Amino acid sequence: MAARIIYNPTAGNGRAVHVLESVKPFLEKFDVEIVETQGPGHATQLAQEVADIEDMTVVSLGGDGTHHEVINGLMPSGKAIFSVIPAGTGNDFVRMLRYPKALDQMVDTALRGPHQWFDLGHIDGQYFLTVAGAGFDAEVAGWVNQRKKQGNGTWVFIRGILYNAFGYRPQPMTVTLQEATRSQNTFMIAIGNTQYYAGGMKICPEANPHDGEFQVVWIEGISPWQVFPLLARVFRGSHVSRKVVKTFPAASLTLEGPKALWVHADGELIGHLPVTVKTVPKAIRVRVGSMEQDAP
Ligand SMILES: Nc1ncnc2c1ncn2[C@@H]1O[C@H](COP(=O)(O)OP(=O)(O)OP(=O)(O)O)[C@@H](O)[C@H]1O
Repeated sequence: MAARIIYNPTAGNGRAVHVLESVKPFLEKFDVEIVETQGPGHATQLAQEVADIEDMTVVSLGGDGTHHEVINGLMPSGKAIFSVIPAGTGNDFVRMLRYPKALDQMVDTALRGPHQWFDLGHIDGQYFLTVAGAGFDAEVAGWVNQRKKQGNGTWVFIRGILYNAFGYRPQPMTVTLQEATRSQNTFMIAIGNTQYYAGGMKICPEANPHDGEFQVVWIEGISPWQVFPLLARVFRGSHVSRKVVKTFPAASLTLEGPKALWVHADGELIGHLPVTVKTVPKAIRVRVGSMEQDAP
């Protein structure tokens, strides 16, 4: 069994460098090649090079942006098994994998844990692992990604939210689902293959990457003062019980709105509206900590 670790030294504002040093002693017993990304997009190319090798494990050592690039190198026909060593800012995909906390066991799981088929999303020619969407959260993603990230986890995203909440104006958006069309003034819309984004926000609490569907969470136009109480609920996933929040399952949908609005996927800005988003059921094999189907 062989593995390629695709390592983004800039992930987590440079934290990945320390993560790599910490895991190196545990890698010695494996047949592992470590390759370093040279810039944005390079992880896709490095993944493509080994995508067709049966039973090759391709480990993304970085954050969700690096994972996004790696899976886009493995898809659509890659045979390799995907896994991650989290070293980013948000690290939201790994929350779905039930990895052990101890570093040695985590590395072991990433390299030879059981594997399970995961659905992916497909949007505008790209695949995504976690959540895609448009509106306020895409604005925040752009703000966060443009600045040098300071600190890890949720805090940097909270700063982005605080900074953008008062300037952002809700926008008209239209969703088409199985030929039914609905429009409303929209704060944001999140299309979840998995539950979490922005460093632990449970935006799509019913999303399950094994059920062939997204959970769509559509938040109507709200005032800046309504943003913060709603945000407090997103950490627990209880925002979905509020009247301003609609949720529904969808395997495919089209999202339209002002063409200037950004769309994000896995927290990376990928283009503008309109977009068609589709699930790709059982698209990729991923190493997991255990074979349970439920989210942690
Ligand atoms: N060698 C490199 N130099 C500069 N940027 C790079 C390099 N390799 C990859 N990148 C870019 O780094 C960006 C950030 O990586 P990543 O998203 O993995 O980390 P993060 O933003 O800290 O974590 P998260 O997405 O979990 O919040 C990606 O958009 C990727 O294109």
